[in-house]
Amino acid sequence: MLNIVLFGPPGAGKGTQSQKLIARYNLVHLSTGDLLRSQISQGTELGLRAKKLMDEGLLVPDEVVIGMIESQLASNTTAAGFIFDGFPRTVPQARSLDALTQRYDTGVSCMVALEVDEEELVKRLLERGKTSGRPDDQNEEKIRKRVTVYNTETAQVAGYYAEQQKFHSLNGIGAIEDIFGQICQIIDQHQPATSAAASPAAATDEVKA
Ligand SMILES: Nc1ncnc2c1ncn2[C@@H]1O[C@H](COP(=O)(O)OP(=O)(O)O)[C@@H](O)[C@H]1O
Ligand SMILES: [Mg+2]
Repeated sequence: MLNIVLFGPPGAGKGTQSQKLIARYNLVHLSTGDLLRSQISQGTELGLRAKKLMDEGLLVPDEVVIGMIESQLASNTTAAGFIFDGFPRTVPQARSLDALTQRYDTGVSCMVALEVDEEELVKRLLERGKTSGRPDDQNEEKIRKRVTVYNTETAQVAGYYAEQQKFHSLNGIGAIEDIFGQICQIIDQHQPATSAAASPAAATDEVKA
């Protein structure tokens, strides 16, 4: 299995790259932000609690997002692997993700972090806010608050994966296709030989060879 953690501040391009990666590697995309927004639109109790925090640019409690990931993993047991987007955001979440993925497989394959400076993030998110309908994208102050929360609470998750030699970072400013190519190069170094057939491109290469 290929379990990829896609990391980076809000607006770094995680969602954009995830869409391309799920097609290339046949993975299931698990975005805790999307899962929470779906709870909000369904008007569940969890959604109501989460909305208050998300609107303020704050993190939702660890046990809530860990529980959502746990149930998603349990309901996708035949998947070739997962892209975790927006999760883990704290070290306790990272520890839980190890434990959860190890139930099914060998754990997290690697983390890829997209680096983008704050001014570019603000610019992108204000632009996304024009069409996303996301309340947390609507004003600059909230956006900067989320970047600060990322820098203070989330950035240390990178250290957790660096200790395990699973951390990679790249410049998230540039053409979407170029960034995608660089992410694929990193993933291919971590891809177990036995699951290479899960990738359509790799399968084609094998046939040619
Ligand atoms: N490489 C890029 N260059 C310019 N804009 C980008 C790039 N990648 C993503 N974007 C845009 O930036 C915004 C945030 O991207 P998104 O994928 O939603 O980020 P995240 O999921 O990390 O918050 C979107 O409006 C997206 O279209
Ligand atoms: Mg996103």
